[in-house]
Amino acid sequence: MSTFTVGICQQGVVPDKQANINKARRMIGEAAAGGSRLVVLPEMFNCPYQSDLFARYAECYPDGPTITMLAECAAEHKIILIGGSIPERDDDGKIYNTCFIFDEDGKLLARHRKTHLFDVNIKGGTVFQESQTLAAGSDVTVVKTSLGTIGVAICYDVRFPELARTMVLKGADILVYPALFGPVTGPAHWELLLRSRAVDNQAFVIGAAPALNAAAEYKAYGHSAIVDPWARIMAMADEAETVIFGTIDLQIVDRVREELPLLKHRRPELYEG
Ligand SMILES: NC(=O)CCC(=O)C(=O)O
Repeated sequence: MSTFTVGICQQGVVPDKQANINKARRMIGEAAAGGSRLVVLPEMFNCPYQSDLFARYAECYPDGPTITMLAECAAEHKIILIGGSIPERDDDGKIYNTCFIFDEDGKLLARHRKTHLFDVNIKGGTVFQESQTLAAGSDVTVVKTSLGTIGVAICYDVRFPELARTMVLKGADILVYPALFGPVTGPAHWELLLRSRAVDNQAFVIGAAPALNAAAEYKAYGHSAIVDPWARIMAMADEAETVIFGTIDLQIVDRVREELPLLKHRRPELYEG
């Protein structure tokens, strides 16, 4: 299908895990009721973004109330569901920041484990060390769906143009980033990064963020957005809880790539190393 509606659930996240799951279920329903065939949740939508909490909120596929809810919602609403991210515990005990992706029958299509961990110390601003408690994934995630080919990466992954380009060279026409920028880098870089990945790759870019919870230790910037392959912002939230919608028309990808064929003009022999 080349034209369809996407819905982003900009959900507020609270310390009560079950309340987060219930909220996600309601907002997915709202997105589906608004006509969305593709629905996207934010990064860490079942857990406050705090290193000391990830282990406590983690689930091990296929068990766990969050993963079960995602599969049920995808099947109930007949949608492709990009399930934001949650802390995922692997059999070896490592915890990943993982996005589970379900098809319209509630079958797992793929999972993306965040590949670049957010370890930063911005003076007077944001300090975070994901690697204290999380392990990094090592796969590029590109998934063929009934709606088109979608590349999925998580938040800080958006800062790596190489990853986006790799997803596009593997066939992605839509890049989806569940994310959680904060009040320092959000205003400075969030929109710029989403639009940059769109113009670099002539792809739709979807950034799904949580709503601001003023009581949270790490405060979300919000501003979920849908950007088209010409880097135009089609929809953008503010910081409040909401569902935003946009139309994805994959013919725009084809048209922009034909008119301005930069992917064909690449000189990879110059870029190695
Ligand atoms: N959760 C994250 O990866 C945060 C990334 C971020 O805020 C950034 O500026 O990059």
